[in-house]
This record gives sequence, structure tokens and C-alpha cells, in this order.
Amino acid sequence: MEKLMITGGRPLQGTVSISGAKNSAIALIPATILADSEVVLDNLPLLSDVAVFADILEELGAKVTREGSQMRIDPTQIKSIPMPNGSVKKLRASYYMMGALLGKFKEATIGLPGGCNFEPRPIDQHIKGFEALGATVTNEHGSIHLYAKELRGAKIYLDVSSVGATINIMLAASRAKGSTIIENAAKEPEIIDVATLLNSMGAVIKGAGTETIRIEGVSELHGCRHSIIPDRIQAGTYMIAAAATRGDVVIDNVIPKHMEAMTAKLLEMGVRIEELDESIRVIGCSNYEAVDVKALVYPGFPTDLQSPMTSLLTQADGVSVLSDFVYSSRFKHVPELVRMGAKIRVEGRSAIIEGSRLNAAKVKATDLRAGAALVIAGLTVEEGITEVSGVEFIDRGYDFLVENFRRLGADIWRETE
Ligand SMILES: CC(=O)N[C@H]1[C@@H](OP(=O)(O)OP(=O)(O)OC[C@H]2O[C@@H](n3ccc(=O)[nH]c3=O)[C@H](O)[C@@H]2O)O[C@H](CO)[C@@H](O)[C@@H]1O
Ligand SMILES: C=C(OP(=O)(O)O)C(=O)O
Repeated sequence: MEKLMITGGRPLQGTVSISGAKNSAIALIPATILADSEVVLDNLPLLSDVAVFADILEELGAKVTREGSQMRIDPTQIKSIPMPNGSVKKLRASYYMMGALLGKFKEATIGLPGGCNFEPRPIDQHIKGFEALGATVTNEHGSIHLYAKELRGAKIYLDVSSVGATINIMLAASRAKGSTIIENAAKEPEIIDVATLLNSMGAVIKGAGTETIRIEGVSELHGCRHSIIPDRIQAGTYMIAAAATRGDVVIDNVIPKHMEAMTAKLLEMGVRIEELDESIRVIGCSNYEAVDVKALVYPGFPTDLQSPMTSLLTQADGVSVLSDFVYSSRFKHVPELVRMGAKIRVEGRSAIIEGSRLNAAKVKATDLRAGAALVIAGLTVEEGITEVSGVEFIDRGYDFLVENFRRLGADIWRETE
């Protein structure tokens, strides 16, 4: 096990380049199962979740070769073997194996997903979608078994606009007979990315990025080459870190449109922002206004940036209220920040944050974004060494985190626990 050691108090300066989006990558890799020839994915992030997914596909019989940020996947030998345990338990997005295998083989057995369990994360909307397409879904000893004699297009209204359910239904419906309409679909940019890949593979998907997605099923899908969109959550994390350390950082290889909710909040706090075509410059200052933030589905403020934002709001003057309307109790970072001297209390789905100076402490990341929040908090501390354990969670979503922060002037390093 490793931990991160941070001597903070240095304003971050320079340029950081953002890699491909985790939440796209881990949907695109299983999507390639549906193809009947090689798919090449470019701009892949070097994350533990991506490595685990490559292992899962290899276990099923795919040939996976990786060179830097490119992955070539030859799915021609894949079989739908039951995967009740093992790698699928290591990550949340293993649920995409259900949609992909059901679409291709009409049958799958997959263990319930693992990943960051900051609160119960049901998959009832995924199941509802598969059943609407004609599958029988049973839960046997913690594994989901799916079977369909034939998949038929259907109209599916999602009770919550779930990212995972929207993508999973797109995967299965791409190979169903007839038309599927998803209403109240999630609109996150990663959904457009998955639809773009599937369409390049020969699928017929319209409306991705809106609340109504139409899918005309096709009988086969072929290989293609696809470049993954930049990771808006990594980008937002570095924007927050730049502001929190009162630094001056250019965040490169981003789509500024994807960052609007983040940018708007930073501007409201008094942070200076300069936008170019594919980069955003964040210039911090000595005093920030307290603001209220509501984490919502896209294009609202992302729940995945809620924890890092909590750390920044400890640096504002006055009281901020940060509410999460996607995950009501995603506050495992709060007790750890309190150990660092933060004045935060949680009331219902909100964190009430009073500006305060943070001090060095030994803290523990219990999920990915809680980890990012603790690193940002550590970067603001002027005396002593902050120790963040639970690095394996952080490695799920941030490649080259230490290298990137060091290049920006931070004093941060890994140590074995
Ligand atoms: C791999 C991936 O892309 N992960 C992201 C994805 O997770 P994930 O796809 O798991 O999140 P969802 O969009 O499905 O969840 C949104 C909300 O819907 C609820 N819900 C979801 C599905 C369901 O069947 N029933 C149900 O009630 C959840 O409990 C949550 O309150 O979107 C989340 C919300 O933007 C992000 O935090 C995650 O980083
Ligand atoms: C919660 C997250 O990811 P996952 O859904 O993969 O656990 C995240 O990226 O913040």
C-alpha cells in the first residue's frame, strides 16, 4: 500500500495536460465487445480502472494490446463466460459488461459491481432497461444473470437520468431488433462519446446528449478507430487545485464547454479565468467569496467535483453551502478534512463550510474524489507534512497525479506504507 506525502503552501504554476476521460474509457472498452473486428481507442488514460477492464476483456478471450495512450482490442474470439467474481468486483463500471454481452450474445452472468461505494448505488434502472428490451434478469448469489431469446426495441423512461443505465441500454439496444427510445436519458458528455464510438462501429444512435435518445438496432457492428474526449473531472480537479493554492495554471487539452458549471463557480468566488479553444487558465488570488454549490446532473455542477470543491471552499471567506442532489450522502471526505482543521458540518445532503486555515494531518481517502479533495487540502497547508493514505482509490481516476503536481511546483511524493 502507498500513501501520498505533501508539503503544501506553494502556489501551483505552469501547464498541465489532461488525459482521456475515465468515465468514457471504461464504457468504450466494453462497447468494443459488440464489434466483429479490431477497435482502436486513442487518448486512453493510464488508470487502474482501465487496466482492470483490459484484464476483463482478455479473460473473455479478446486480444488487447496497449502502447502508451492507445489500446487495440480484437474482440473476435470473445465468449460470454460467466464472471461472478474477480476483476468485475474491482470496479463500478463492470456493469457495462451486462449491456455489451447481452447485446452481442443475448446472455451474460456478471457479479455485482464494486468500485467506490460512498453510498448505496442501485442498478434498478439498468435492469428495467434490459427487461424492457426482452431480457430475463435474475440475481443469483450476488451475480446478475441476463438472458434473452431475442432483444426487441422498446420505449424506456428512466426514473432517474442515470449515466450508467443510459449507456448500458444504448449498448444492448444497438443490437436489438427495431427501435429503442430512451426518455429522461442522462446528458453527460461521456454518453455522447459512447454514442460516437457505437455509430462509428455502424450503430444508428441519434439524440445522445439530449434527454431523448433513439437507437435503431442493427444486426452487426464493425471495428473502427476512436479518440476519447478529455477528462472533465480531472480538468476540474486541477482548476480547483490552482485556485486553492492561489496559483496560476493553464489546464490544457480540455473542452471548455464541458467545464462551464465549474468555471462559473470559480468566477463567482473571485478566481480569474481565461478560456482558449482547448485550454483554460486559472489565476488564483488572496481572497475568495463564499458561494453555494449544487451538484446536479450535467450540465449542472458535477457530483464528482463536489468533494474537491469542498476543499477549495475551506479557503473562502465566510460560509458556503455545498449540496449534492445526485448522491445525498457523498461526504466521506468531510471527517478527514475536519481532522485537518476544516470547519464543516453535514446537514442532510449539504455540507456547511466555514472558511478556515487547514493544518497537516494523517488522513485517509476512502473513495476516489475524497482522495482528490484531501490532496488539494494538503496542497494548501503551509506547515508540516500531510499524509494521504488510500492512494489506490486516487489511482482509479488520476494518472500521473504526482508527476503533474510536481511539474506545477508542488512538493508531493509517494511512500510505501
Ligand atoms: C463509471 C461512471 O461513469 N461513473 C459515473 C456515473 O456513475 P453511475 O452511472 O453509477 O451513476 P448514475 O448516473 O447511474 O447515478 C445517478 C443517480 O441515480 C441513482 N440511480 C442510478 C442507477 C439506477 O439504476 N438507479 C438509481 O437510483 C444513483 O443512486 C444516483 O443517485 O455517473 C455518476 C453521476 O454523474 C458519477 O458520479 C460517476 O463518476
Ligand atoms: C464515482 C466515480 O466513479 P465510479 O462510478 O467508477 O465509482 C468517480 O469517478 O468519481
